[in-house]
Formats: sequence, structure tokens, C-alpha cells
Amino acid sequence: MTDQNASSELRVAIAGLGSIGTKVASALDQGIEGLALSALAVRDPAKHQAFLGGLRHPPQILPIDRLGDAADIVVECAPSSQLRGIIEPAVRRGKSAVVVSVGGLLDNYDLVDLARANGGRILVSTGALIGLDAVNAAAIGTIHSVKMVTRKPIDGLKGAPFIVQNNIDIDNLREPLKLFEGSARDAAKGFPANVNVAVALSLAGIGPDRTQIQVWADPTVTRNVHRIEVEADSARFSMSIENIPSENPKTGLITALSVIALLRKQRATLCVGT
Ligand SMILES: NC(=O)C1=CN([C@@H]2O[C@H](COP(=O)(O)OP(=O)(O)OC[C@H]3O[C@@H](n4cnc5c(N)ncnc54)[C@H](O)[C@@H]3O)[C@@H](O)[C@H]2O)C=CC1
Ligand SMILES: O=C([O-])CC(=O)C(=O)O
Repeated sequence: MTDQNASSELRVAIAGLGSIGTKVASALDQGIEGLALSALAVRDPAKHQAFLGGLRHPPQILPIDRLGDAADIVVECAPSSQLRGIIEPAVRRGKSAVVVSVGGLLDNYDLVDLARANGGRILVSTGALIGLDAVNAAAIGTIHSVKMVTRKPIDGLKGAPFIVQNNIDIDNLREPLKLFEGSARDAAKGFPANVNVAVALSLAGIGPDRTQIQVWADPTVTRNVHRIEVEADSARFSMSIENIPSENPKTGLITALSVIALLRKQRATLCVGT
């Protein structure tokens, strides 16, 4: 029997040291079986001096388009506007890229073909969601519908393009307000930093045009709440998750943990879940 762990370590690079990137970098620095943190891309290195100085094994600091030179896996942890600049050079070099700004993938879907043509891979983490294993499995058969309802506290929605463009005042809400109802594709345009989860769900299931989502601004909740109903020929299931916001109120704490779990699976001897 071959021992998978006998091969050399996979080198991992991270683009962006915000709420998600710092936690993933720390986990790698502390040690994940078979993986090593090899490089980071940061917008403003001076801002991250203390964090970088605290790492046990300081990685190289590189521009985003050079991360694939120094890594086997490039993890995107930046705003979706940076997605192409991070993922394209990596998959062009045949590397794997982990995407968290999944909404940004819809306008850059040619990257999947680019990865395929060059032997690269694009891995979308479950992120702040739940149950993509079941959705993946149901999609092997026929899924009839996927419906999602997202409720976020006011701070988690401020500045979303849909709210700004439609001049919606959410600051003085006293009760929940339904802001949006439509496809995951349209939701990603209006709320690029809020509904990555809906896009991940859609890519696991029936696609961004058939996946339906409501987005609510809800002054009565303190967590980012996502509820999902799936109707398929193999099963009907409901899922819900209430995410504790991280220091970035738009981002649930579990998102970074999901990326760490995905990275662990790359070399783990025992893998659980699809
Ligand atoms: N898939 C999912 O379930 C979820 C995805 N997200 C998405 O993940 C992404 C990251 O989220 P957070 O860590 O909370 O954001 P954040 O705003 O805390 O961190 C982003 C970091 O990227 C850095 N950055 C920006 N441009 C850069 C560049 N050119 N080079 C290097 N660094 C650059 C910023 O300085 C910042 O430190 C966002 O797009 C967010 O919408 C967030 C929550 C859930
Ligand atoms: O953290 C969450 O609950 C979800 C989120 O922000 C996103 O999907 O972008």
C-alpha cells in the first residue's frame, strides 16, 4: 500500500490577510498535515508587520500574480474584484486555486476552462454554508428546486451595491425588510460580499439562474442566518446555519474554518464527507 503522506509537502500561498486569510495563514503556520505556508500576497505589508512577525515560519511576500510560482495551492482570501488577478496566473500554471469570493467566479467562469486546459483545479470551499455534500450528491440525480433565505444584521449588509443603487435606508429599520428576491446570479451582483454562499450552493446544485434566494436586512438578528430548502428526486432536505460574524461583520467566523478543513483534506489520511 502506498503511504500518501510519504510524498513531499504541498506548498500553500494565500492572497489577502483579512478576516479569513489571517486565520488560514495562522493554521498553516501552526501546522497542517502535509502542507506548508510558502507565500503571502498582501496589499499593504506595513499594516501586517505584527502578524507577519509572529509567524513561526515566515513565508515569502509576493505580488498576487506570482503566488503560483511559489505554491501548489493558491488560496484566494481577498475581495472579489481581485479574484481574476489571483486565480488566472495560478491555474494557467496548472496549480490548484481555492476560491472564497465565489460570487466573483460567475463573471470569470472562463477560468474553469483555463484551469482544465492547463491541468489546474478550482476548489470552492463550503465557506459559510452547510450541506454542499448533500447538494452535490442530489445533483447526481435530479434536483427540482433550491430555495435559500438569508437574513443578516444591518452591519453585515451596509454598502452593498443593491442597497446603494436603490437608495434603501437600512440604518433605521425596526423590523425585518426583504431587500431582494431572485436568482443567485443576480443576488451576487447586488450583494457581492454577502451571498457568496448562494453562489457556492448554486454551483453545487442547479446553477446560478435556477437557485432562488431572498436577502433580508434584519435588525432582530445578531448572526448571519441562511436557511435552505432542496427538493430532489432522491431526497427533500432543509438546512440552516446561524453564523457568528467575524471582525468583518459581513463574514461568518466559520468561513475560515471551512477553508482550513478543505486544506486539511488535501493530504489527510482519513477524509470524511464528500
Ligand atoms: N464563500 C463564503 O462562504 C464566504 C466568502 N466571503 C468572501 O471572502 C472574501 C474575503 O473575506 P474577508 O476575509 O472577510 O475580507 P476582508 O475584507 O477581511 O479581507 C480581505 C483582505 O484582502 C486584502 N486585499 C485586497 N486587495 C488585495 C490585493 N490586491 N492583494 C493582496 N491583498 C489584498 C485586503 O487588504 C484585506 O486585508 C470576500 O470576497 C468575502 O465576500 C466571505 C464570507 C463567506
Ligand atoms: O458569512 C456569511 O454568513 C456569508 C457571507 O458573508 C457570504 O456568503 O459572503
